[in-house]
Amino acid sequence: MRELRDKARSLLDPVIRDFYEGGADSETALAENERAFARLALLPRILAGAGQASTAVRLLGADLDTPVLVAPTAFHRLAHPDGEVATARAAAAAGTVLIASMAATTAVAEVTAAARDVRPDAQVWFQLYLQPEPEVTAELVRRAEAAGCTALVVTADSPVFGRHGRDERNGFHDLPPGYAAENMRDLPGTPPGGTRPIAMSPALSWADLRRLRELTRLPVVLKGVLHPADAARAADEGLAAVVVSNHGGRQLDAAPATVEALPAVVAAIAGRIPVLLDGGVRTGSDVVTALALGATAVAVGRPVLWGLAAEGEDGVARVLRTLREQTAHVLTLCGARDRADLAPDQVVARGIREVPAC
Ligand SMILES: Cc1cc2nc3c(=O)[nH]c(=O)nc-3n(C[C@H](O)[C@H](O)[C@H](O)COP(=O)(O)O)c2cc1C
Ligand SMILES: CC(C)CC(=O)C(=O)O
Repeated sequence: MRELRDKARSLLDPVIRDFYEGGADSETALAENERAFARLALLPRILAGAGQASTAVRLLGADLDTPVLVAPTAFHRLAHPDGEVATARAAAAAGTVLIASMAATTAVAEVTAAARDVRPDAQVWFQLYLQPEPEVTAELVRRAEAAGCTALVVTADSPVFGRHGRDERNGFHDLPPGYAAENMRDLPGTPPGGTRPIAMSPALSWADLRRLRELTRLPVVLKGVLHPADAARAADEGLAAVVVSNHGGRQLDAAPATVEALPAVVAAIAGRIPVLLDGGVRTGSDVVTALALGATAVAVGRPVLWGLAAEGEDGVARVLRTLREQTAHVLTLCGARDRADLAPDQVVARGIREVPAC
């Protein structure tokens, strides 16, 4: 992973590299996502007789080969000319879900076609920001459905754009000439062939989410959940899953590390719907830590961009393969056959522990 990251860093235009790597404000949340995993250790169970580990997971009715999904990230063609098509092919081959970003540089129909070309049952979910104009959101949903996406992922942690100091310093505010957010083309209100900018709105509420659900039969996943009360509400409202996420540290810089927010969300959901997590997942140990704390699966953002920038489709495939292999290895070392054999008491803070009463 480090090798791919370093290769990506050396190949990418520094302005694009900063866009991918950067976080909001002081980049505290960005750094804490990784640091929080580093502060945790796994207590293995021994002599468990668990046998060969399995990374397979069933999620929203689909069987996946790995619990590591591809988080939605914008503008893949800035990383590699094959862009989202390469990512989609690699995710499908890895037997995982690609959450395709609304801010993709490839239209969602082309992304799903690329995934299905590799694997007819490939799972592509469509991430969207609810747009202030209902007819724009409705058209995006219609396109995602027509493209064969199997879930919608609403990102709810962005009532406004995050403040990204690196982009401000670099003057990176728009896509370079020759690139466009293709899902935003020919929407209501755009001139023929034109695109419209993605809007963020602080006026959005649970009522808007309910209206979205009336538009579609697709399961709706809520991304950007950190407060347990919001997690409980998501389950009450009938959402299909939540993603514990602070947007990779790109929105609220004072947000907690996601792995630290996870246990309270898991408790609030109480097994009603799957809980996913993204932010700072870099190794199989991170994956197993999140699973032990109650996540059904995790997603990775920047690692996929590193793989894509370094080696295109092969690089993304390598990132996903490495994480799956490491996850299986760590499960085995923890005495677990799969996620169901893990328990939260196997995750401990580093440092000397009090002697527990046995
Ligand atoms: C360059 C970049 C672009 C992103 N674009 C989106 C996006 O379009 N939609 C979205 O919901 N999240 C977006 N995210 C957030 C990711 O989905 C995810 O929450 C985050 O990257 C996870 O953290 P990680 O990068 O540490 O794995 C983006 C993140 C990055 C780094
Ligand atoms: C185009 C942006 C809205 C994509 C995004 O969510 C991000 O860069 O974090």
